[in-house]
Amino acid sequence: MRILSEFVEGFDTLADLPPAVSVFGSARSKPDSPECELARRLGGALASAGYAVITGGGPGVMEAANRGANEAGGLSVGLGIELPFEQGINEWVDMGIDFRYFFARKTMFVKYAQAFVVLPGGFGTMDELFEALTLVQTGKVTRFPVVLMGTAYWSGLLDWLRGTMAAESKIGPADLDLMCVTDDVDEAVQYIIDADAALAAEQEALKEAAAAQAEARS
Ligand SMILES: C/C(=C\CNc1ncnc2c1ncn2[C@@H]1O[C@H](COP(=O)(O)O)[C@@H](O)[C@H]1O)CO
Repeated sequence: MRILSEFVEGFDTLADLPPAVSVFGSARSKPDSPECELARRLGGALASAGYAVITGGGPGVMEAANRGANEAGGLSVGLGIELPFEQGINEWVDMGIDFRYFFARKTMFVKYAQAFVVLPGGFGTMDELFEALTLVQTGKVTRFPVVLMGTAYWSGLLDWLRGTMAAESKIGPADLDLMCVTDDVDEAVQYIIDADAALAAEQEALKEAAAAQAEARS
Protein backbone atom coordinates (compact mmCIF):
# COMPACT_ATOMS: atom_id res chain seq x y z
CA MET A 1 0.00 0.00 0.00
CA ARG A 2 1.41 3.37 -1.01
CA ILE A 3 0.66 5.12 2.29
CA LEU A 4 2.47 2.44 4.29
CA SER A 5 5.49 2.58 2.01
CA GLU A 6 5.62 6.35 2.52
CA PHE A 7 5.86 5.86 6.29
CA VAL A 8 8.55 3.19 5.84
CA GLU A 9 10.60 5.30 3.42
CA GLY A 10 10.29 8.34 5.67
CA PHE A 11 11.35 6.48 8.81
CA ASP A 12 14.25 4.76 6.97
CA THR A 13 15.57 7.92 5.35
CA LEU A 14 15.27 10.17 8.37
CA ALA A 15 16.29 7.70 11.09
CA ASP A 16 19.80 9.10 11.47
CA LEU A 17 18.91 12.74 11.10
CA PRO A 18 20.73 15.02 13.60
CA PRO A 19 18.59 17.35 15.73
CA ALA A 20 16.36 19.22 13.30
CA VAL A 21 13.88 22.08 13.04
CA SER A 22 10.91 22.12 10.65
CA VAL A 23 10.40 25.46 8.92
CA PHE A 24 7.07 26.36 7.27
CA GLY A 25 5.92 29.24 5.13
CA SER A 26 4.41 30.35 1.87
CA ALA A 27 5.07 28.48 -1.38
CA ARG A 28 4.24 31.73 -3.22
CA SER A 29 6.68 34.21 -1.69
CA LYS A 30 9.14 35.75 -4.13
CA PRO A 31 12.84 35.12 -3.51
CA ASP A 32 13.42 38.84 -2.78
CA SER A 33 10.48 39.14 -0.34
CA PRO A 34 11.16 40.04 3.33
CA GLU A 35 9.92 36.61 4.48
CA CYS A 36 12.30 34.77 2.13
CA GLU A 37 15.17 36.94 3.31
CA LEU A 38 14.22 36.09 6.92
CA ALA A 39 13.86 32.38 6.10
CA ARG A 40 17.28 32.30 4.46
CA ARG A 41 18.92 33.90 7.50
CA LEU A 42 16.99 31.57 9.78
CA GLY A 43 18.10 28.49 7.81
CA GLY A 44 21.70 29.64 8.10
CA ALA A 45 21.46 30.34 11.83
CA LEU A 46 19.81 26.98 12.54
CA ALA A 47 22.51 25.19 10.55
CA SER A 48 25.24 27.09 12.42
CA ALA A 49 23.64 26.01 15.70
CA GLY A 50 23.85 22.38 14.56
CA TYR A 51 20.26 21.80 13.46
CA ALA A 52 19.22 20.20 10.20
CA VAL A 53 16.49 22.25 8.49
CA ILE A 54 13.37 20.40 7.28
CA THR A 55 10.92 22.09 4.91
CA GLY A 56 8.21 21.07 2.47
CA GLY A 57 10.91 21.18 -0.22
CA GLY A 58 8.89 23.58 -2.35
CA PRO A 59 9.45 27.14 -3.60
CA GLY A 60 9.16 30.43 -1.71
CA VAL A 61 9.89 30.43 2.01
CA MET A 62 10.70 26.69 1.95
CA GLU A 63 13.37 27.17 -0.69
CA ALA A 64 14.83 30.17 1.14
CA ALA A 65 15.17 28.22 4.40
CA ASN A 66 16.74 25.28 2.57
CA ARG A 67 19.09 27.65 0.81
CA GLY A 68 20.20 29.31 4.06
CA ALA A 69 20.91 25.92 5.65
CA ASN A 70 22.75 24.63 2.59
CA GLU A 71 24.89 27.75 2.23
CA ALA A 72 25.84 27.57 5.91
CA GLY A 73 27.02 23.97 5.42
CA GLY A 74 24.11 22.41 7.29
CA LEU A 75 21.87 19.51 6.34
CA SER A 76 18.93 20.72 4.24
CA VAL A 77 15.93 18.38 4.06
CA GLY A 78 12.87 18.66 1.79
CA LEU A 79 9.70 16.63 2.30
CA GLY A 80 8.02 17.26 -1.03
CA ILE A 81 4.35 16.68 -1.79
CA GLU A 82 2.90 15.50 -5.10
CA LEU A 83 0.58 18.25 -6.30
CA PRO A 84 -1.12 18.86 -9.66
CA PHE A 85 0.98 22.02 -10.08
CA GLU A 86 4.08 20.63 -8.45
CA GLN A 87 7.42 22.18 -9.28
CA GLY A 88 9.63 19.46 -7.83
CA ILE A 89 11.92 19.63 -4.83
CA ASN A 90 14.00 22.82 -4.76
CA GLU A 91 17.68 22.79 -5.69
CA TRP A 92 18.93 23.56 -2.14
CA VAL A 93 17.74 20.27 -0.67
CA ASP A 94 20.42 17.67 0.18
CA MET A 95 18.03 14.99 1.38
CA GLY A 96 14.64 14.86 -0.34
CA ILE A 97 11.63 12.57 -0.05
CA ASP A 98 8.46 12.82 -2.16
CA PHE A 99 5.12 12.11 -0.56
CA ARG A 100 1.69 11.61 -2.11
CA TYR A 101 -0.09 11.87 1.25
CA PHE A 102 -0.02 14.98 3.42
CA PHE A 103 -0.79 12.71 6.38
CA ALA A 104 2.42 10.64 6.14
CA ARG A 105 4.50 13.74 5.38
CA LYS A 106 3.12 15.61 8.41
CA THR A 107 4.18 12.77 10.68
CA MET A 108 7.78 13.25 9.52
CA PHE A 109 7.75 17.00 10.18
CA VAL A 110 6.87 16.35 13.82
CA LYS A 111 8.69 13.09 14.51
CA TYR A 112 12.07 14.26 13.26
CA ALA A 113 12.07 17.86 14.49
CA GLN A 114 12.85 19.43 17.85
CA ALA A 115 10.84 22.56 17.01
CA PHE A 116 8.67 24.31 14.42
CA VAL A 117 9.31 27.76 13.01
CA VAL A 118 6.43 29.26 11.05
CA LEU A 119 6.86 32.20 8.68
CA PRO A 120 4.13 34.05 6.76
CA GLY A 121 2.05 31.78 4.58
CA GLY A 122 -1.37 30.72 3.39
CA PHE A 123 -3.67 27.77 4.07
CA GLY A 124 -0.87 25.18 3.99
CA THR A 125 1.16 27.11 6.53
CA MET A 126 -1.89 27.65 8.79
CA ASP A 127 -2.66 23.95 8.67
CA GLU A 128 0.89 23.15 9.77
CA LEU A 129 0.86 25.79 12.52
CA PHE A 130 -2.44 24.71 14.03
CA GLU A 131 -1.60 21.03 13.81
CA ALA A 132 1.57 21.71 15.81
CA LEU A 133 -0.31 23.78 18.40
CA THR A 134 -2.97 21.08 18.75
CA LEU A 135 -0.32 18.41 19.34
CA VAL A 136 1.36 20.51 22.03
CA GLN A 137 -1.92 21.64 23.65
CA THR A 138 -3.17 18.07 23.92
CA GLY A 139 0.14 16.73 25.21
CA LYS A 140 0.76 14.48 22.21
CA VAL A 141 4.18 16.10 21.97
CA THR A 142 5.93 17.57 24.97
CA ARG A 143 7.88 20.79 25.23
CA PHE A 144 7.78 21.36 21.49
CA PRO A 145 8.74 24.96 20.77
CA VAL A 146 6.66 26.75 18.15
CA VAL A 147 8.14 30.02 16.89
CA LEU A 148 6.20 32.50 14.75
CA MET A 149 8.39 34.81 12.70
CA GLY A 150 7.16 37.90 10.87
CA THR A 151 5.39 39.75 13.69
CA ALA A 152 3.49 42.18 11.45
CA TYR A 153 2.01 39.32 9.44
CA TRP A 154 0.83 37.43 12.52
CA SER A 155 -0.42 40.35 14.61
CA GLY A 156 -4.02 40.28 13.29
CA LEU A 157 -4.32 36.55 13.88
CA LEU A 158 -2.79 36.83 17.35
CA ASP A 159 -5.21 39.66 18.24
CA TRP A 160 -8.09 37.44 17.18
CA LEU A 161 -6.75 34.42 19.09
CA ARG A 162 -6.46 36.58 22.21
CA GLY A 163 -9.53 38.79 21.78
CA THR A 164 -11.99 36.21 20.48
CA MET A 165 -10.77 32.63 20.80
CA ALA A 166 -9.26 32.96 24.30
CA ALA A 167 -11.81 35.57 25.41
CA GLU A 168 -14.63 33.15 24.55
CA SER A 169 -12.76 30.33 26.36
CA LYS A 170 -12.23 28.22 23.26
CA ILE A 171 -8.59 27.98 24.32
CA GLY A 172 -7.03 28.55 27.73
CA PRO A 173 -5.13 31.78 28.42
CA ALA A 174 -1.88 29.78 28.76
CA ASP A 175 -2.34 28.30 25.28
CA LEU A 176 -1.21 31.59 23.76
CA ASP A 177 2.12 31.11 25.55
CA LEU A 178 2.74 27.99 23.46
CA MET A 179 4.19 30.29 20.78
CA CYS A 180 7.22 32.53 20.75
CA VAL A 181 6.64 35.47 18.39
CA THR A 182 9.70 37.29 17.08
CA ASP A 183 11.44 38.82 14.07
CA ASP A 184 14.85 38.16 15.57
CA VAL A 185 16.61 35.10 14.13
CA ASP A 186 19.00 34.81 17.09
CA GLU A 187 16.11 34.96 19.57
CA ALA A 188 14.26 32.24 17.64
CA VAL A 189 17.27 29.92 17.60
CA GLN A 190 18.06 30.59 21.28
CA TYR A 191 14.44 29.83 22.23
CA ILE A 192 14.79 26.45 20.52
CA ILE A 193 18.17 25.71 22.12
CA ASP A 194 16.80 26.60 25.58
CA ALA A 195 13.73 24.40 25.10
CA ASP A 196 16.00 21.55 23.99
CA ALA A 197 18.19 21.98 27.07
CA ALA A 198 15.16 22.10 29.39
CA LEU A 199 13.79 18.90 27.87
CA ALA A 200 17.17 17.14 28.17
CA ALA A 201 17.43 18.19 31.84
CA GLU A 202 13.88 16.96 32.51
CA GLN A 203 14.62 13.59 30.88
CA GLU A 204 17.87 13.25 32.83
CA ALA A 205 16.07 13.99 36.10
CA LEU A 206 13.43 11.37 35.28
CA LYS A 207 16.15 8.82 34.49
CA GLU A 208 17.92 9.55 37.77
CA ALA A 209 14.67 9.29 39.74
CA ALA A 210 13.90 5.92 38.12
CA ALA A 211 17.42 4.66 38.86
CA ALA A 212 17.14 5.81 42.49
CA GLN A 213 13.78 4.04 42.85
CA ALA A 214 15.21 0.83 41.38
CA GLU A 215 18.20 1.08 43.72
CA ALA A 216 15.93 1.59 46.75
CA ARG A 217 13.88 -1.50 45.79
CA SER A 218 16.94 -3.78 45.38
C1 LIG B 1 1.78 26.97 -4.88
C2 LIG B 1 2.97 26.44 -5.63
C3 LIG B 1 3.60 25.30 -5.33
C4 LIG B 1 3.21 24.44 -4.15
N1 LIG B 1 4.25 23.54 -3.81
C5 LIG B 1 4.44 23.07 -2.57
N2 LIG B 1 5.51 22.28 -2.38
C6 LIG B 1 5.77 21.81 -1.15
N3 LIG B 1 5.03 22.08 -0.06
C7 LIG B 1 3.95 22.84 -0.22
C8 LIG B 1 3.59 23.37 -1.47
N4 LIG B 1 2.46 24.08 -1.32
C9 LIG B 1 2.13 24.03 0.00
N5 LIG B 1 3.02 23.29 0.67
C10 LIG B 1 3.01 23.03 2.14
O1 LIG B 1 2.19 23.98 2.80
C11 LIG B 1 2.98 25.10 3.25
C12 LIG B 1 2.87 26.25 2.30
O2 LIG B 1 1.51 26.43 1.94
P1 LIG B 1 0.96 27.91 1.67
O3 LIG B 1 -0.49 27.70 1.42
O4 LIG B 1 1.71 28.46 0.50
O5 LIG B 1 1.22 28.67 2.94
C13 LIG B 1 4.45 24.67 3.24
O6 LIG B 1 5.03 24.80 4.53
C14 LIG B 1 4.41 23.24 2.73
O7 LIG B 1 4.70 22.29 3.71
C15 LIG B 1 3.43 27.23 -6.77
O8 LIG B 1 4.00 28.43 -6.35
